[in-house]
Amino acid sequence: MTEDVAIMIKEKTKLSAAGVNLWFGNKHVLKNVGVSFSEKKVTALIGPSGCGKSTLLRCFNRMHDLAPDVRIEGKLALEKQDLYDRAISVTQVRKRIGMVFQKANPFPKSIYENINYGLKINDVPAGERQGIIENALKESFLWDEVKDDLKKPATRLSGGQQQRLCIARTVALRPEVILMDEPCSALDPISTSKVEELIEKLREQYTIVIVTHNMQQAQRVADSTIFMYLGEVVEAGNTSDIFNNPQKELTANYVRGHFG
Ligand SMILES: Nc1ncnc2c1ncn2[C@@H]1O[C@H](COP(=O)(O)OP(=O)(O)OP(=O)(O)O)[C@@H](O)[C@H]1O
Repeated sequence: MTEDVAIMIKEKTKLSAAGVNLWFGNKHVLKNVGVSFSEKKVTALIGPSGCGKSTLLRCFNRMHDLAPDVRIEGKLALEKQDLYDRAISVTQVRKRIGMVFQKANPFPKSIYENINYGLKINDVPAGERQGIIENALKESFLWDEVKDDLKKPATRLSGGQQQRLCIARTVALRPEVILMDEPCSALDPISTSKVEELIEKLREQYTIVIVTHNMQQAQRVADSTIFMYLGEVVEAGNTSDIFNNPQKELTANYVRGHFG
């Protein structure tokens, strides 16, 4: 593709936050956060521990709804859909916006049931489930390792396989967005590279937001990067600019490892 054509194709915003403030009790954790995530791109959220990355990520699939002491202001949207509109249920939000956590959290059930469960509660007809489960395992690069053993308890898989199963469970529901909260932090380097390879493949179909402390990982997997500090967005841009040519001194100090 020539450069001119590339410039003409404008990226579409899939997910966004505007003027978002969040308090846990009196503690002001997100401060006027405005971010947007482009469709079918990978965006990394980086910043020192406690700056609010996970809190922001969790806002997008309504993970704070049941917490007693949380107040959220501002707008979070999936395209034009306000994610906090009364007309949309948490289940509907989570079907469209899936989430993968730091520690793989398979249900204490078989590999098959781990994926089947989400399909059941989302009313996917029984006759379609087997094919969807097989596809999800293939899409998550796990099929070859588990195809003869689908009845095995998921908890007997290795940590890396469990994480890929959790990704399979998420993609089985065909979400539009996948949120990943430090998905590799508990994994060894080989499992990490498998998950990164998988992200590389998933980006063709999904909008992905990944929280990571691993600066090399952000540079390997993310098209764009957002740097947060003390609950605020300091700088957002394409990943190579954030790492090689940051506009703010704070960003430069963080990506060069001077703090964090
Ligand atoms: N449920 C909660 N109740 C009270 N405070 C909370 C709660 N969850 C998070 N916090 C606080 O909110 C701030 C942001 O936390 P958050 O987990 O979002 O940061 P983070 O950038 O993801 O950190 P890390 O990289 O260490 O995971 C922290 O000060 C944390 O202590």
